[in-house]
Amino acid sequence: MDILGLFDLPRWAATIVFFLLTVCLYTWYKQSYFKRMGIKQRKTLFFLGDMVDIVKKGIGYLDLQDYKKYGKTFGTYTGNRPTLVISDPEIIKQITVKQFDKFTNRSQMINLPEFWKSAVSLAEGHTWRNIRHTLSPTFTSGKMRHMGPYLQRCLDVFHEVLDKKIQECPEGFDIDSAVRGYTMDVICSTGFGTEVSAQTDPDNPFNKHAKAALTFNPVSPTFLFLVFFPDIAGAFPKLFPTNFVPKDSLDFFIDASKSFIAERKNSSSKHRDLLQLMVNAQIGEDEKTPNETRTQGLTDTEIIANSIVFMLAGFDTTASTIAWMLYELAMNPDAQEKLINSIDQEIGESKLSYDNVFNMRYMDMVMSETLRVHPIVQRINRDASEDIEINGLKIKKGMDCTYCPSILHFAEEYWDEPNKFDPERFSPENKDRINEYAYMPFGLGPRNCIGMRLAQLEVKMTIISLLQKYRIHKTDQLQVCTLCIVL
Ligand code: HEM
Repeated sequence: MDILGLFDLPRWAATIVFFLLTVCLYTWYKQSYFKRMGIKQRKTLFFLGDMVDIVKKGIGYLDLQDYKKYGKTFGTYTGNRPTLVISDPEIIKQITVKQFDKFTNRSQMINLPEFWKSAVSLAEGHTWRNIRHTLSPTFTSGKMRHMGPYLQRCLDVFHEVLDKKIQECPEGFDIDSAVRGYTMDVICSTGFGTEVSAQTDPDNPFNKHAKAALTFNPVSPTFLFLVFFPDIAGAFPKLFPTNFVPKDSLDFFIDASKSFIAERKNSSSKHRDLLQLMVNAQIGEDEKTPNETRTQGLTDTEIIANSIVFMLAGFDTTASTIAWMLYELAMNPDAQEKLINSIDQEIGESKLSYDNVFNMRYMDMVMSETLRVHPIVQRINRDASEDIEINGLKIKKGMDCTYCPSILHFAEEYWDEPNKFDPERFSPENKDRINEYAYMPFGLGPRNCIGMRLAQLEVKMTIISLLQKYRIHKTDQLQVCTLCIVL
């Protein structure tokens, strides 16, 4: 092929050159989006965006560094997909609370298969409102009061598991895997009234499949296509569906949920858990009216999708929080001693209950500070449903608006000595000084964490019960690894 009379290229080579030029132009155009909007943007690798830096440095570290460099608002790209990172509490308040009707949905980087759109964490618009409205009563303080005995049963087994480990390895052991088995038992027991023995069986399929489901593969071809060519993938969602849970793990959880539901329908005992609430709200798939008018009721698919989401969301988050709190108590013996003293004074040998656990002020301070320095979810996002301007910031329809606990929990503007673990920040005298839109371990506004109360009860009850019997020490083999959760 003759190119402008300058040189001759074989047709196949010309096609490749043309394709590469088009990809470069497309990338250049996509990755200059924020520049065109007059917003500072992170320096990223051409085509790859910030993907390499995220893998190398960790998303939390990267976001905090760029906040220091670029200020409260900057843009970044995952591949060619833009994300607007917002760290101004006033704008975050508008997005999460005041103008929530324009930011109801989470922005999805992947093309969700239909099944997942029935899960509360991933559902959109009216479907989300209906599901959230139906499920919320599970987590009222009244319902939580009934969870104590279920939790206590799991805790008794947890103590047995720990006693055995202490006997086998008196010089120290990795507590992380024991905690994960324990939190899986807790969510299956409190949510579904089912004992799955995840703590006592090291090869338990619930743990194995939950781990597989939560391990995201960033180099899967469909995901890469989605981030590099978001416009093409977005225009043909059925051609590029992303199953973020491997098929065998998804099948396992679908079968487990179906058997929980069938068992419950045949049971004559009275239950007040999440599963019962969903079963009571069940409607037939054919009764599913258009989303706009439905305000109650869950179809079979919705019950199954939500059962799976609760198992996954309720297990890793609480396990990580317990593990981080044990770490901080080992690293801060004064805080551990103070917590032990307040447990002795306020609870002593009494049975643990929702009321005595939630009334423990110092426990609450330690948990709040642990989640400040170790926010489990590092990025939280909302999708703009229309063009909008907030405090001078122009946001385009469809923009992924992200706010980051990993930035705001460490910003010197809002916290003195942010790297120091100091539960006193959350004391009744100091608490009023905290900017409520600069602290968000459970997210903010109507779409915050639905399981927050259960998580608080579980984590506090576990730590109190452990400190009633054990002391936590750091060993020479201590290994700390961080995980990254983005919602
Ligand atoms: C310490 C433990 C936990 C932490 C730190 C945590 C954190 C979060 C965060 C940051 C969000 C996003 C909120 C937002 O977008 O504003 C979230 C959402 C959610 N969490 Fe949790 N979570 C925890 C435990 C749990 C538990 C135990 C459950 C279930 C029993 C749960 C179920 C959910 C669900 C279903 C959503 C999505 C809510 C919606 O979209 O309406 N979480 N969580």
